[in-house]
Amino acid sequence: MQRAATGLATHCLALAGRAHGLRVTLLVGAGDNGGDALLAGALLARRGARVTAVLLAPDRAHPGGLAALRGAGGRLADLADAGLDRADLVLDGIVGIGGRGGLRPAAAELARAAAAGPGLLVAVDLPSGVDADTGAVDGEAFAAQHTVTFGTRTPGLVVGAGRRHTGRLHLVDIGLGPHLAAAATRQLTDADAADRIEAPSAASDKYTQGVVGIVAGSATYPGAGVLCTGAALHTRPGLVRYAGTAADGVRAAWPEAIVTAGRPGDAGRVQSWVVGPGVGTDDEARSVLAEVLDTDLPVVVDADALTMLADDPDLVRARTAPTVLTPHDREFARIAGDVGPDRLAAARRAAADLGCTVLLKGSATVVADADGSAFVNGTGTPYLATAGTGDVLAGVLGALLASAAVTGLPAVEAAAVAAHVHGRAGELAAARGPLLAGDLVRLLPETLHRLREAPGPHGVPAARGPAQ
Ligand SMILES: NC(=O)C1=CN([C@@H]2O[C@H](COP(=O)(O)OP(=O)(O)OC[C@H]3O[C@@H](n4cnc5c(N)ncnc54)[C@H](O)[C@@H]3O)[C@@H](O)[C@H]2O)[C@@H](O)CC1
Ligand SMILES: [K+]
Repeated sequence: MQRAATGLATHCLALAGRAHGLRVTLLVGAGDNGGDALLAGALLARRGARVTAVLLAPDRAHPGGLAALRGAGGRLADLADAGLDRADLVLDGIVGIGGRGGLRPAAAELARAAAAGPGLLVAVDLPSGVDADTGAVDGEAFAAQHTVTFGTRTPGLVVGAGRRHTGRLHLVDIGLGPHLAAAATRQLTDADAADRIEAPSAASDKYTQGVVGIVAGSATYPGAGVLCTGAALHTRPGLVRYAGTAADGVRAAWPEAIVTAGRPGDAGRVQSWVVGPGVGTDDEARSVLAEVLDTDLPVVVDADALTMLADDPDLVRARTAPTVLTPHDREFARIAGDVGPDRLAAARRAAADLGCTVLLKGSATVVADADGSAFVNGTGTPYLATAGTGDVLAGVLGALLASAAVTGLPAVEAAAVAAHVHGRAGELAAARGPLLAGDLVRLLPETLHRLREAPGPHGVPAARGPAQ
């Protein structure tokens, strides 16, 4: 706890720029979250800050934290006298990962009063009122500008409504170590992603890296076919096949691809399929979707294919090979009902019901498998909300699934890696301003290179680290 409080106080000093004369108000609940706020407040008081604490439950406030604050010259006050109308900094220690349900009335009143004042709003570990596991907010929550969290990025900080209440996230290492790996919901690091993308070796040929087949775009709208095929080529350039009515456009854009204007069955041997972006929903498209889902190969079902699937979800339930659905919220609703506030639970529910992997797109994409294992994506930028970026994600994922057929990587991990890579490519493209989907395609090789150079758990680039 002392380590958490020291890290918290250090971040507060950095954010405020000074301690001397700083007016700090602590909002203190009855648990250890309040204890962290009190201990950090004591450290700030020792550096010359004027610290006032409001206790939600005076008899149950953390005794050690209380003694430390008193010893450092901090004072206690009730809400009316807490100085929220002139505080420079407010620390939200109302409730952390031990919170259950929406904020109780007295706690909600504190959060509201803090938001109405001028102070910088800093949440301790987790904005109070946000569900740590799901990011759901039932009623009110502390609207943090910064959150200083301990040990691990709790899913609630990066997904759903929780993401909007978290502000800028700062991580304090408190030496939890394996805690993260053991969590049911994981978030990949760059090194984790790089570990799961096998680079070609001297023994590789164009077939052994995984061959992906793309069914995307149409004669009138070839763009989706061009983007999806380009993304697959730039992720795993071993061999990419294309089958569909955008054949001319795809051939012109990517002479490296093997292209047929025929049906998937005419494309030649592949190890995974991507079906859906820009294919439309007419009878021909429906029959192509049925043909692809009838294979015993991994399939990414995206965009128009999701709309068609909503009419006959049994097409996926009947499959034994991995299937990954990549809906945004409206596509998800057509297949599995409203997403609702708990995005992870929604993705898990749909995955279990359909016996597949669900990659639910959003500002924080979540990926869930039928067995309940799940990932929250930690990369990306709002600039990714633009036409064609979904086609790129589908192409990256198809390519990774094809290589997974060779490496044995589970589909749920391939999907999590694809989301991570896609987000990093978006960040790279957006570094120079608004991005186009085609920028992502061009930047994929540089993105993959940077992931391989990222420090792994042993401090060396992941690609050169010891085998996991
Ligand atoms: N678990 C760990 O490894 C560590 C925990 N630490 C801190 O400990 C916190 C967790 O502490 P606790 O387990 O004591 O739990 P919390 O302090 O998060 O919450 C429990 C208290 O909040 C009240 N409460 C619960 N739901 C509420 C609601 N909806 N509205 C208002 N009040 C509510 C409960 O009555 C209880 O008194 C973490 O968030 C973090 O700040 C850190 O000190 C570092 C290490
Ligand atoms: K909190």
